Amino acid sequence: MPHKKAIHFGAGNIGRGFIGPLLVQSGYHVVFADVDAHIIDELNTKHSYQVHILDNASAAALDDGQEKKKQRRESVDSVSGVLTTHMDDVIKEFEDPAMQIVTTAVGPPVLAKIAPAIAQGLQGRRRAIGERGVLNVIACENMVNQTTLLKDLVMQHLPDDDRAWADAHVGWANCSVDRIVPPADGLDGSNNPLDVGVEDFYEWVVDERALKRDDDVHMPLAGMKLTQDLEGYIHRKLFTLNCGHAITAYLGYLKGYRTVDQAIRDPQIRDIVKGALEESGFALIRRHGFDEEEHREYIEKTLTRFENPNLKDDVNRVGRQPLRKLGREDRLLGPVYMAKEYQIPVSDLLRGIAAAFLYDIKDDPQSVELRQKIKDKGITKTVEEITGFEEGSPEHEIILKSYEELSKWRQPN
Ligand SMILES: NC(=O)c1ccc[n+]([C@@H]2O[C@H](COP(=O)([O-])OP(=O)(O)OC[C@H]3O[C@@H](n4cnc5c(N)ncnc54)[C@H](O)[C@@H]3O)[C@@H](O)[C@H]2O)c1
Ligand SMILES: O=P(O)(O)OC[C@@H](O)[C@@H](O)[C@H](O)[C@H](O)CO
Repeated sequence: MPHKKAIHFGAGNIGRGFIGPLLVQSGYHVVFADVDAHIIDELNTKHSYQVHILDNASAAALDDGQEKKKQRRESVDSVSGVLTTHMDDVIKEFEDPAMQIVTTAVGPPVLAKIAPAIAQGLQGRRRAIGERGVLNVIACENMVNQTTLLKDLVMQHLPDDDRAWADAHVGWANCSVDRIVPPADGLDGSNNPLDVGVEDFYEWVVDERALKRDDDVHMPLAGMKLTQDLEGYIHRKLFTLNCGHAITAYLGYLKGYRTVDQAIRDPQIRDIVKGALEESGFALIRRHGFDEEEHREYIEKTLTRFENPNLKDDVNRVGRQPLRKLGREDRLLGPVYMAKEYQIPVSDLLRGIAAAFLYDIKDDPQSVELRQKIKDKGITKTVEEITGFEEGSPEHEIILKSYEELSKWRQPN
């Protein structure tokens, strides 16, 4: 077993399909921490799984009826698991001097739930190894400053002296994390429930200034890029990939498409998504000084990634938790507010936002809450409350008008 260890909270799609493999490639033994007893059992029995790289097949190849599946596989060995409900096991991992990195991919709302476990782990580590070594925490969730949020949540569970110790010995680095990893479902030739299917593309960019270093800690890890200017990377990814993804999912849902690739091939949907990404692009270029041609290519590449038919990415995975996605700093309203600073028109982004208000999925609690709010308060007040755009403002008017128009797209269930 490698002498270096990492603990990753969340043995789900991005954990097993992206962060775990990069840590293993960098020479770490990865301990996955999760609430799912089945996955933890499998990890402790098999200690190995495969990542299936589901290459993109071009639209032209599909039209020609050519072979669309082109898969490559990578083995991920040296993995094990602990249940987050078994705190003694979690603490023991933190006490190990070989433990150097803590990563998460549990979903933003779950950070508050794992914070007490990380706090207890840090206390155990302080008792066990004192001033020796450093630990770096990198939360890999789709949001701005996710690790800062996790740090604040963890610190709330620590007394002053442990906080001071954590400030000295723990690095808390925000990051941007990008790889489309849908739930694995019917992967060719796989009989291991740990196997996962991913796109070939990935990007993991970490705030270099926040990392703690010593002689044993070597950064960047394999596949990781370090930057002194993280905000630009986070905004570019969240306001392009995730923005376009969410709009494709909400419009796709309205037209009755099951997957993202089906939805983005619909010319009406593609026009709105492309328009929205151009609008957010103008704002990003103004804010971060990106090169116009490079950003145009980034948008094109993003749309090509959505077209990957081998991922079979369900619109309801991508649309999940619409209230989170309608957060003021998140992928839909974030670019609108940024564009507003530079008087950039945003009618397609606002259409995408209108579609989010029509998303109606019974087993998504945030969708149910949103629809209930609309029922109780009416769409006018709900849009005002969630978006911050007052009734009568141009943004509010476009959202309401689009809401009416797009409601006609809705397919009967
Ligand atoms: N899948 C992607 O394409 C992708 C890409 C980039 C970033 N992300 C981000 O990664 C995060 C995870 O997404 P995902 O798609 O891997 O989700 P997922 O549902 O596949 O994985 C989440 C994992 O967290 C576990 N979990 C839930 N509650 C827990 C708890 N209290 N303690 C420990 N584990 C717990 C779940 O059992 C599950 O295994 C999200 O923030 C998402 O935005 C996802
Ligand atoms: O994970 P969410 O719910 O924030 O967003 C859904 C998808 O857009 C997201 O998971 C992407 O697949 C991912 O961000 C690609 O890097």
